[in-house]
Amino acid sequence: MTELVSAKNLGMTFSNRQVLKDLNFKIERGSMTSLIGPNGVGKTTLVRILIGSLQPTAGELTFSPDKQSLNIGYVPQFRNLEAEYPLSIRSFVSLNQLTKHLPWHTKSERQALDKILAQTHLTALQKTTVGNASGGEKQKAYLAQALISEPDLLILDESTASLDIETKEEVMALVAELNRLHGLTVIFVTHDLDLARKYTDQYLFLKRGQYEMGPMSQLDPNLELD
Ligand SMILES: Nc1ncnc2c1ncn2[C@@H]1O[C@H](COP(=O)(O)OP(=O)(O)OP(=O)(O)O)[C@@H](O)[C@H]1O
Repeated sequence: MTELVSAKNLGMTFSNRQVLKDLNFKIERGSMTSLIGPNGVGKTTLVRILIGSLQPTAGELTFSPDKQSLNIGYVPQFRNLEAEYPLSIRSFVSLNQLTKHLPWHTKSERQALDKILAQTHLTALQKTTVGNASGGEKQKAYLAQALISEPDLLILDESTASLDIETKEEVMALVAELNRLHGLTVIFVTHDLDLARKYTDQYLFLKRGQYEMGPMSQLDPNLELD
């Protein structure tokens, strides 16, 4: 496997509070990594550094082949859109498509949209308004919206947290399928160790001032996070 992201001595200090210290890790292309750790340890801070919305105060992140050509998709925490939200699932997913200067979609964009809707099992639901979709369908729509720009790396930030267990499993099974079929690289930020164990192959465990990374099989079976 080739390396996609590499952190060298990465650190983040806010005012005088050090949140991340001397992080060194590599994310390989095609891997599925759970980012775990107790509340307030710095998981979201690390995600913000990864997606480029925050500059680290120490060390560096390197991206392969380079930061400009690496496309990162981000699925935020589940947000329950209002029932009145007017867009259909199809239109909602296409909001992230590239050619924003045209008021209509090109043929290739329509084809890409059809493909993502099929991959996320939303084809039959594409005319449903997002506001009327179930929690799991909404979350799949967010996932499809992140996938439409063909990311090299997909970050799921507690994306399943407020869903019921069956829906969580459905979303994660879908992500795992995309990983298996298309080599999608995934970072799953979660407090749910059962899901992490079941669907991802390695973990990055942030502890206060320290961290641990390894294959999922080596994660302490008795670990409790909060
Ligand atoms: N912009 C900021 N300025 C100052 N402190 C910040 C800022 N962003 C985050 N912090 C602090 O950094 C620490 C880590 O926060 P972060 O949100 O990264 O933790 P987390 O592991 O994602 O927590 P949770 O699991 O509760 O979401 C917290 O103490 C938080 O208050």
